Amino acid sequence: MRLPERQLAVLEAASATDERTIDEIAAETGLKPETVTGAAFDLRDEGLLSVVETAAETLGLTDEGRRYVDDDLPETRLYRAGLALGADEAAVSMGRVIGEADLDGPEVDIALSNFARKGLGSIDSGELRIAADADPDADREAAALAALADGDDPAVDDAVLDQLDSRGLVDRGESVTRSVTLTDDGVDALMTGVEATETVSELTPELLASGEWRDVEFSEYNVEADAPTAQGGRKHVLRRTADRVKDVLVGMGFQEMEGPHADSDFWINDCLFMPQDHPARTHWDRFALDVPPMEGIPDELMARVEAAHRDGWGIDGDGYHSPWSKDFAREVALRGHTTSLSMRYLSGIAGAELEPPQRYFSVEKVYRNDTLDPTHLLEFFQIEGWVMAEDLSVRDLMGTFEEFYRQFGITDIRFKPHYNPYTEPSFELFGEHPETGEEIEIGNSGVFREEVTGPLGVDCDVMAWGLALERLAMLTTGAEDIRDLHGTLADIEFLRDAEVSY
Ligand SMILES: N[C@@H](Cc1ccccc1)C(=O)O
Repeated sequence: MRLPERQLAVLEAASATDERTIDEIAAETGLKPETVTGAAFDLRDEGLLSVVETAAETLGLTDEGRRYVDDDLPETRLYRAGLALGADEAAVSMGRVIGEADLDGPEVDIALSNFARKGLGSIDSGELRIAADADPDADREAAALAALADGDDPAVDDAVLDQLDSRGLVDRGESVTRSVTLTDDGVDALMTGVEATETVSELTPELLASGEWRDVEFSEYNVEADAPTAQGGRKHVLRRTADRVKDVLVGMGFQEMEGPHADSDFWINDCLFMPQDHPARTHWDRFALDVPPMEGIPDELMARVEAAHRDGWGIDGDGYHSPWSKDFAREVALRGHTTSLSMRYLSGIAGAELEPPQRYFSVEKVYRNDTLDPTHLLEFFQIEGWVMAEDLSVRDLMGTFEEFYRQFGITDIRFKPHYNPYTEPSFELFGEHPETGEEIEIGNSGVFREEVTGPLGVDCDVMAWGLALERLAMLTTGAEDIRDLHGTLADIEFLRDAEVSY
């Protein structure tokens, strides 16, 4: 009988009487465990070996769990700090105990909830007392963590392990151990003598060039063999969603716009008929930059925009009759929306084609002084776009969005009438979150007013929008918190596995 070299090595290392694990055979033969597994399965298929698999639970510490082995659990630190400040005698203010325990950020909440759960003491009206009979040295969670850190069996019941698991301090997994024994046929084969054939596992340029590939024996692929998971680098899910959005819009006939992140108020707001005393233009909402004013805004355009603000546009127009200054228009800030790019392109200064029909888009970052929460970040990506054509209607706007979102599997978007100083009519867009069922706002849109298009020199209709890329990604990935998508809270497993709809 002839067998490939590695199969022969495994066969010779196996025993008819004792079960040998893959790792033992790997150590004996000097082959990699995954190679041994592959060979063992091949030998099993040939009836020469039998393979038994036993599954076992594995338990390891997470980074956080390991930290608490070195530094004590946060609740224990809270307890010890309380003790040091005499909270076993009289209540001590929480602020002092937390300071003494040197807890900060999320550790404070972790300490408080577990302190109460474990009966280490009580908290009342901002004051902490520790329980006379509490003994953190007998803490079973801490003991289990320490045992795991030493590679020992934690020897605790499931309830404690469940608790550690729900606190994210241990990782539970499953491992499969495979052991092999020789079958009678395997023993017979060895007794009769097995010859090794040389097999080739990889087709090389040399084999091809020399023609040797015709004569060699190739080893077979074994897709069942266990192998370590290889985690390659990959593009971030948000970047991949942005790329997908660009593909979709290019497919719909749009061209891409580009322009400065730090721009003058003129392009960010004045062109959009946003009065200079609008609340969104105060320092509360805007990230102003301490840099020289922007040069190069065409004088005539500046004059037309100022006229629209002061007196309105067209025969029936009326302006704001509120203060307007060129100096403010030239001030530079981080753009709060990419509609600044639409203004630059529609004005002609960016060199865009302006003979209708035209379609332009960008997928770029914007900056807002918002409060961080599950649906808001201080910087996020906007999917900006506009279509210039004669006689556009609301149906065109809605149809464009339906078509766009359909490419992402979203077929139930909803529209709500809205107000923007620069569009009339205006619509907000909503989509339903796949996990929570909540309606979340995904965009804002409308048809630019004459006060916007007139001064820019555009005399046909322009419909436009700003959609939130992160919100789209929340709908397609099911992420419930925008901060789960990127930043420190984003889960590495999620980032490895999240798929972008195509
Ligand atoms: N600039 C708007 C989006 C928008 C763009 C163009 C027209 C209408 C709305 C926003 O940031 O919310």
